[in-house]
Amino acid sequence: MTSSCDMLVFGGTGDLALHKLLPALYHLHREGRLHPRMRILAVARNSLDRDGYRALAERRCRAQVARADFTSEAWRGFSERLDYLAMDVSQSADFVRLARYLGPDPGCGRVYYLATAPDLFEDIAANLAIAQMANPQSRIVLEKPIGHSLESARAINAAIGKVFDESQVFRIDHYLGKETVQNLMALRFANGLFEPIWRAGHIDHVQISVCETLGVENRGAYYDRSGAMRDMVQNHLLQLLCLVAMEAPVRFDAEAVRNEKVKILEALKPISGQDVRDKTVRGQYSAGKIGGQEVPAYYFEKNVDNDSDTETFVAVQAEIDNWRWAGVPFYLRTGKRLARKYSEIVIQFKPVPHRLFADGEANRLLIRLQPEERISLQLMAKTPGKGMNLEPVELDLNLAKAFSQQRRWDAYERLLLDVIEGDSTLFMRRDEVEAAWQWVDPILEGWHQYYQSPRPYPAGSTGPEQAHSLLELHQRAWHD
Ligand SMILES: NC(=O)C1=CN([C@@H]2O[C@H](COP(=O)(O)OP(=O)(O)OC[C@H]3O[C@@H](n4cnc5c(N)ncnc54)[C@H](OP(=O)(O)O)[C@@H]3O)[C@@H](O)[C@H]2O)C=CC1
Ligand SMILES: O=C1O[C@H](COP(=O)(O)O)[C@@H](O)[C@H](O)[C@H]1O
Repeated sequence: MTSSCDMLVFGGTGDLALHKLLPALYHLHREGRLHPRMRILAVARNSLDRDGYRALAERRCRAQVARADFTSEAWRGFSERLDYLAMDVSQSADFVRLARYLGPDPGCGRVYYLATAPDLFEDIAANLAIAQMANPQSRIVLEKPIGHSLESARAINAAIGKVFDESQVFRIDHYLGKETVQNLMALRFANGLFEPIWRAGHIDHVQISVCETLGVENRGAYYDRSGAMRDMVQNHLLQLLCLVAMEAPVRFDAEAVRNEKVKILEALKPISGQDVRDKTVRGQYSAGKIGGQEVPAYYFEKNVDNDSDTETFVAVQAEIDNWRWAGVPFYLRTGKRLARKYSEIVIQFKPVPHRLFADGEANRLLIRLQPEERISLQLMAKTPGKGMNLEPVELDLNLAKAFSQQRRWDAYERLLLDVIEGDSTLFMRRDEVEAAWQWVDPILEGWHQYYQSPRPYPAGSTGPEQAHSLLELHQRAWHD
């Protein structure tokens, strides 16, 4: 069980809070992992009262949690922890009212979870300071994206840094809470097998794909200002790249792990000017079919400009300028309204140096993050019978089956528990976030400079043609 601390969720009526945070906290409560005295106070402008909020939270959690895991008894206990206060976080007077409502800090520290748009982060931090609600025991959780650009990320980090020490700041990237993502570290650093060949010389290229079938749902207003580069590449995809590429940390602790990730982000070769045209592809979905259902074009989605040129798809050829990875392309790809939902990392090894057999494919390691949690190594094997005919076969590790007795945790469960316990290993440090923006900004500028409007791709496809050409140019292909 965790130590006692209260949690304030700013933006408590939003999609993130109701869809992800409360269901995760409910699971932790049900499994007895929350301290009995822990209270959860949700905050937003909507004029709900406590019972109204509890009813809203129940409706949303019921829809989110598996039926077998949702019991009236567990919900009753959990909902007693829930409270709600209507306030405007941009108003300092409202924080004075909040402080009065909460009473004196019991001394065990509060967790401030900022589940609002990032343009409110600076106000919230400043207002917490004005109301004397920040002390050395407090923790503050910031949702991605931190800012809109390097400049705005620096401003947010500086404003947060005025009130909280870096050790109190938890910048969340929920991909780091996914079991298979952590398994990537186990695969690399708890097995000696791969280390000698995990480098240029043995690896031809790496692919990182995060494909979604969902569109922008009810988040059009946010997404249209953000786009796939800021929403996914700047954070989730670059974090995955770091875990594939980083050196072994000297210890499995927050500073050592994050030091290694920063080195990779700083070694990313800048993509600017003409390279933006040659090494990046942006796309936007047009009308199409997903699972047999007609879906509209992006620019017809709710709260999206009907002449929007926001990208819903990005493919990038990244390179890491260091000894281990010189000359190895890392192809990153993400998009909404694609044919299938899956996230995976493909490590494509080089072919054997001298070919003995007529057939033969180079080895490939596939790390499937979702929907299945699977690691599989493709090897060549002889088919039974006469002759020496070869076929690829998979050496398959299905992680869900290997640990079938245990319920698979949602990423937010793990990360919320880490925040409560004060462990920031799986959170992004300030310099990491800024280094990621440093690489992303020139690409965004390049798109703007050359007015590279997004290439249309039909919903339900594998993305724009140009994303395929990016690899075909070098006799490679996406693993689809
Ligand atoms: N939704 C998701 O799955 C994910 C979201 N995120 C990030 O989390 C953040 C929140 O996203 P999401 O929940 O989707 O956004 P929503 O728009 O659904 O929620 C925003 C929340 O902030 C509240 N809010 C807005 N302005 C104020 C204000 N001035 N004072 C008090 N409360 C305010 C809103 O309530 P009200 O209007 O009533 O005040 C609402 O509760 C964003 O930065 C997003 O990028 C990150 C990963 C996943
Ligand atoms: O952060 C975000 O992630 C989701 C995808 O997360 P997943 O866990 O379902 O893979 C994405 O849909 C959303 O746009 C983005 O903000």
